Amino acid sequence: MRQDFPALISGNSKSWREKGDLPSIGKQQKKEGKGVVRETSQLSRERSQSKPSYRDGTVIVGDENLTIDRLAQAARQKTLVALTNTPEVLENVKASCSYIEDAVAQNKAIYGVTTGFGGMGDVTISAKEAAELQNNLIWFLKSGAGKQLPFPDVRAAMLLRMNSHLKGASGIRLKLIERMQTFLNQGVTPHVYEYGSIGASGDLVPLARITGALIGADDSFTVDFQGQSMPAPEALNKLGLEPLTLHPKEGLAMTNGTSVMTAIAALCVYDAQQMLKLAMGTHALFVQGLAGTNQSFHPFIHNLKPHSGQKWAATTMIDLLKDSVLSRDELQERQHLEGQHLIQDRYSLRCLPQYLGPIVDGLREIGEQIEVEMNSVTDNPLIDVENQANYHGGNFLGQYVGVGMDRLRYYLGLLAKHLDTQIALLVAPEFNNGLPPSLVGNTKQKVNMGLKGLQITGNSLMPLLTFFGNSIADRYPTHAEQFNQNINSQGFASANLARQSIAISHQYMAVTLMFAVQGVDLRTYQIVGHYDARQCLSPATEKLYSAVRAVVGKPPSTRRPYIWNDGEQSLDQHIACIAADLAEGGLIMQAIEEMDIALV
Ligand SMILES: N[C@@H](Cc1cccc(F)c1)C(=O)O
Repeated sequence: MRQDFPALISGNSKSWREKGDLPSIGKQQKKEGKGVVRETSQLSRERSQSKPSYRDGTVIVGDENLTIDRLAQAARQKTLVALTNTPEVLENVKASCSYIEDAVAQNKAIYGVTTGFGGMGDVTISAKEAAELQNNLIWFLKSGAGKQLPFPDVRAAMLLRMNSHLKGASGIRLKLIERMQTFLNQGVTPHVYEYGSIGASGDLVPLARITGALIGADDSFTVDFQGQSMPAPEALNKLGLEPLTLHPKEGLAMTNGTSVMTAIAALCVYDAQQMLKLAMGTHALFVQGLAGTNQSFHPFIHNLKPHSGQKWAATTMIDLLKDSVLSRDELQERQHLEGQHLIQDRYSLRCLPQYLGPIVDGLREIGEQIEVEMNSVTDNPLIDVENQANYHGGNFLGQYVGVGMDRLRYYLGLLAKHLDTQIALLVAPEFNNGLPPSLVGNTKQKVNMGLKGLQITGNSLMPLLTFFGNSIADRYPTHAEQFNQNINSQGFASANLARQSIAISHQYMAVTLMFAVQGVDLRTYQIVGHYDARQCLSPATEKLYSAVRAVVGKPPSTRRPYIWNDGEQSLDQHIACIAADLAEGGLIMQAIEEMDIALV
């Protein structure tokens, strides 16, 4: 996989995803809420004098809370990353290292610094052995399995590890934190296995892989260097960096944490939020394809059951359907009963806000929890520099990630189940308010079967998504390393499953969008006598419709719907094009952004 990286300190962080549209400070404020609003006042003045500016899109680590959006930018779009230069932050990091140095010199008992690890925490380690203990850690944890994690996940993990260490409670040198920054900015990504973490003592095994690469422990630690695989020591040499040996506590500080699972989870939350918006846009196309009503989304109804997700879904649908010629505008109470359809729609349309509400609220809650995890210190023991103390605990247990990703996958399954019901209505003349069976385009040709195969493909994907909704955080307690880790979160596995679920969802959404586009074309013909749905769709959904048409390379036409005869296109190729566009945030996701569907 070849990835292009900006030259170091070039200030040019544009990428294929940003398309030159870096967030202005105004946009940043809107997205990141209260914490960043401070930017406008005194803080921004200070920053413009002494700190790298947000204006060039650089992600500054160590000052404010990192958001999921910013993490996704840095991980996927290779936005430059800079360390804060706030003196107190940097001094705390140094002070935590001094604390460890003094403790080792005084033979003070601190877990994992002057003792063995985990279940061997009763073994005393002398000052002379303290550094060896850390470097050895990287070796006994070098035990992952399977394929490699995607590079954006590893990049996000390094950024989160930096963020955790900059809280100054870990006893790790700035030099190592800066090395992660260099790796990120230079497009050097350690190879990390997809299996090997139980999410208990954090992601020990995956983080050991990152650590070994950062210090150039050995040629068996490998990296991707801007698209080229090579041993880590060779990469360091190319960067003009020396191999390092770890100081006391540093191996533990690097490996004992939730950063990898949280990174994967954060990117999944980002994608799931996008998926939710896309599902809303697709449902709005379905309502129009089925000639549904907007009356069921009336605020009167939802104010009487005012769950925030439900209310949001209802008002969003009203906005998305505004000025459509295809759906029935019945907000003013009147009903258009022309003997063609039921007086009220079937549940998948009528109860849409009630069904989606818990998913909307649930995804929001997961996002909030993942952002807390992203901005936490997740190693052990933790150093309280101010009071010159250290505490033994377990912030590395990734239960919020494990449970959160279980829920996220469950919600993706629920989203798919709902979309599938709309497809089922659309293809059946008994339920589709007058459209041809299986949405056949050219009905004059008898040997023309329409979207049957496409529906079967959709039906093969949807159950997978609901299956992926099964939980893993509740499986098998594990008894790792002499029962020290006798409870675990499975957060890493849960996040990895969520990533797979997102990938299947992209395929499934591709199928769904193809149905939606064909449905509105055929409805347009039924209402106005031609097939160019752009003239009849609500302005909001016209954007989504046109983007799909552009991605499959079939511009709208008055003469023919999207699919006319069976043999004129390869549906598998259309699925692949749309799914790829969704995965890389291409035209369709840009259309969704333009539709301005703001999540609650
Ligand atoms: N640090 C973990 C346990 C641990 C860390 C690093 C390696 C290892 F085998 C075990 C704890 O606090 O109990």
